[in-house]
Amino acid sequence: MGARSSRAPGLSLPDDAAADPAPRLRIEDVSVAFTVKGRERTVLAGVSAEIGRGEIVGVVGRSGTGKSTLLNVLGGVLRPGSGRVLLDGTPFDRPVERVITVFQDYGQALLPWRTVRRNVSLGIERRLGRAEIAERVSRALAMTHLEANADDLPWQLSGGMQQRVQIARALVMEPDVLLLDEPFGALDAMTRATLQDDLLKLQRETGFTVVFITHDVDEAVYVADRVLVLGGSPANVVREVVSGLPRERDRLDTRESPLFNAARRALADELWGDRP
Ligand SMILES: Nc1ncnc2c1ncn2[C@@H]1O[C@H](COP(=O)(O)OP(=O)(O)OP(=O)(O)O)[C@@H](O)[C@H]1O
Repeated sequence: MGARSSRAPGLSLPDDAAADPAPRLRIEDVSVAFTVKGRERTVLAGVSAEIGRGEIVGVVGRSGTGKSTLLNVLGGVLRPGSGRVLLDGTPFDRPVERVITVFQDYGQALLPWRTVRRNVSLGIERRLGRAEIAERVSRALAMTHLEANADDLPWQLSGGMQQRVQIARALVMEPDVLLLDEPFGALDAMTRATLQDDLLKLQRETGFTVVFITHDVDEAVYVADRVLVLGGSPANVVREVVSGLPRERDRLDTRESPLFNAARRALADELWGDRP
């Protein structure tokens, strides 16, 4: 990949990520070009990366670099012009149940005429029996603290709760990989902080692999084990930063940690260092 890597000295990935070295997702030499008004523009050129089982990987980069494009390739909704993506060694180029994407526009993604419970059950209604649907929905609602709102309609909920419904809707599929495109970008700071901690807790409980896009460097370092920086035009992974923070993180202590600050600084330098 040719990316520079930053890792705090003497530290390694968390135990659970280090225990199984086989990558869950492998991105191999992925290139994507779009043609607009007859002109072709290459957005991603030869992107390669590996994402381990249970790893939480953040993706940052300036606006328009190609972060969502990369996530769409990972989600199987966009076929790359060349290269491929593999899940546990098997290439895929269409959406698969084990890899679920949560988008930022939660308000529009939820069906306004369906209750929270019936929004959450949407993805499994046609393929599972009643008892299993009910069980999985209850579990997903419990994990996202939405039990009390199961019979509400989406518009009766706050933005943070609506985003939790979206996450519950993904959890009900019991995915191996969760892809999140700026999941908390539109939320206020406190709700955002709560959902970041919820996501970390959910990952510990379920063990799924997470890839998320964010514009917020602090969020990238706080939530991720490793952050990939997309840069250049066409874009590639220009740097990866491993914070070395323990997986169980306390919000206040983490913010004062030298590991947090070193990783944050490395990302800020990469993103804005050459700006006048
Ligand atoms: N379907 C498409 N057709 C044509 N061009 C596209 C398409 N999707 C994305 N692009 C272009 O590809 C480039 C990368 O877009 P992308 O949305 O992946 O960037 P991003 O890094 O996610 O941006 P942002 O941070 O602003 O959300 C942009 O120039 C965008 O206009």
